[in-house]
Amino acid sequence: MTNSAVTGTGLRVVRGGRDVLRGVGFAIPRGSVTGLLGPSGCGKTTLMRAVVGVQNVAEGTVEVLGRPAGHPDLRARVGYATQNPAVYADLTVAECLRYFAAVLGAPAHDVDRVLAEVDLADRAAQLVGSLSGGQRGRASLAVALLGEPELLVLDEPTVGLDPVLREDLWALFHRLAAAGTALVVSSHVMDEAARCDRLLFMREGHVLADDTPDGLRAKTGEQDLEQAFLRLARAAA
Ligand SMILES: Nc1ncnc2c1ncn2[C@@H]1O[C@H](COP(=O)(O)OP(=O)(O)OP(=O)(O)O)[C@@H](O)[C@H]1O
Repeated sequence: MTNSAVTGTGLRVVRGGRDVLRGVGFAIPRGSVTGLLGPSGCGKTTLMRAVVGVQNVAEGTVEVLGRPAGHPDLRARVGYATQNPAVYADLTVAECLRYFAAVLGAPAHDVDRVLAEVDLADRAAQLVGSLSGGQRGRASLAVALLGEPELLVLDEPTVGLDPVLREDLWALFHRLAAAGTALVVSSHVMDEAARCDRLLFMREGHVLADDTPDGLRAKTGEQDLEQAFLRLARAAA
């Protein structure tokens, strides 16, 4: 079995008549947290959509857990939390999670586990519509964790969270990775880069680098990963 949960090859995506992914190649290993970093609009969400199989692709391939992205066998094996929380405002948090657990074929007791993991156990009986933005984001993350998927694709999961919660979520991501899960986590905040095991640096539809934080420091001679990104971006310009 290959160590890559995801392999993208020559991936080109056109949106709104423009090339937004320009023939990118990348790998997302199992058992680690891969950070997808780059400025707003560089194509992070589009790449994630291609990985979960909801994006029309003009050229190239994406293989996920040994199947083409979007294959029906992958439905319960891949968790995806979109940037906009995908939860029902008129259900309570617990009702919403029980609904998605049933859809995914996850055991009902999984609801308590994921609520504890995102620190929302005390909100189980509250209507989703009355949660704060950050709490709603965590409820959406809890949905993605149901059924213990082998691959987790998380689009900006820490946006709007206070430092304590951000710390807790990164600890959760690393616990899941240690148990073998492949995680890909997008952010446009460079200070999250150092928390990742691997980094995919993106800019204008290209992958500038696919390496470990230390590998990128060595390659660029910059200790600070934001500076490393800027150096790579300038070299590519
Ligand atoms: N539905 C769409 N129709 C046309 N163009 C789109 C659509 N969605 C995104 N785009 C364009 O595709 C490009 C990549 O967008 P994408 O959402 O992948 O970027 P991103 O890196 O995730 O940005 P952000 O960090 O702001 O979320 C952008 O130029 C965007 O304007």
